[in-house]
Amino acid sequence: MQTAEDLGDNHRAFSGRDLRKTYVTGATEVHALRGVDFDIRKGEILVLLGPSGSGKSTWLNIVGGLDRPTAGTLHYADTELTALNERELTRFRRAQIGFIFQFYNLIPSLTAEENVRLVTDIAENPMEPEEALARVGLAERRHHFPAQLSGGEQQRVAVARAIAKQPGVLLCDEPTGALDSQTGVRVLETLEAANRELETTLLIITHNAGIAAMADRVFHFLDGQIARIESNSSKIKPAEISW
Ligand SMILES: Nc1ncnc2c1ncn2[C@@H]1O[C@H](COP(=O)(O)OP(=O)(O)OP(=O)(O)O)[C@@H](O)[C@H]1O
Repeated sequence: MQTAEDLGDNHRAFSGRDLRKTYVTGATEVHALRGVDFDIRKGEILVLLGPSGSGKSTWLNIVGGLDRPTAGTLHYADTELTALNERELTRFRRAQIGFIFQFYNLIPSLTAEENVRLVTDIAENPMEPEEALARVGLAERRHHFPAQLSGGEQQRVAVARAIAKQPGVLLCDEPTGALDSQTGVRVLETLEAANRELETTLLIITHNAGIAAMADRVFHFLDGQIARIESNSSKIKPAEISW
């Protein structure tokens, strides 16, 4: 495998070495990550596949600075995330990471634009909420409340909210898990556009193996390890995914 040194900080998004996570609940220990090594390039599209409980969400939460590993080192570019204190880690997360979850997490009493503005008001280098909503094809619906939007449209607002602060990385945990194929494709198109136009690194957890074909590489998780890394010689467009 290519090492972080080979990649160089200019091209490196993340590199992890021997990352481990053990959850202790009473007398029970769960080894969610058992020594994981990886390098991720800036601007890469990565899909994470693996059975339930194999450690994908644990890994994503650590990479996104929401959680810390029990052992091992993690870098983002030339910053060692595992050496940061809480405040520094929060600052990294706010500046660099956009999150998209299965269930949109929009605030029901705020319009689409207000939901996006919540993030842009505290970001360092945001785009206008209107531009973010235009990028996901929802400029005309910006004054609508979540309840007035379909599931796919709500997820596109969530994508707009995540890209509006212009993060280096988008972390997506089952972004199409609640959507039908047509709406799911539309959401994936907005993610792919962010990757292409804004050079955002995309990390996508999914149970839909068809989505792997739009990735540069696929990490296959098994029992708390990355059992296999697959490289795609060519990527397909979201519209070509067989669902
Ligand atoms: N907060 C926690 N406390 C204790 N155990 C946990 C905690 N979070 C996750 N686990 C355990 O760690 C292991 C890995 O869980 P994780 O959620 O990372 O898997 P996953 O691959 O994302 O699964 P899924 O596809 O079902 O979301 C599982 O055995 C899970 O039960």
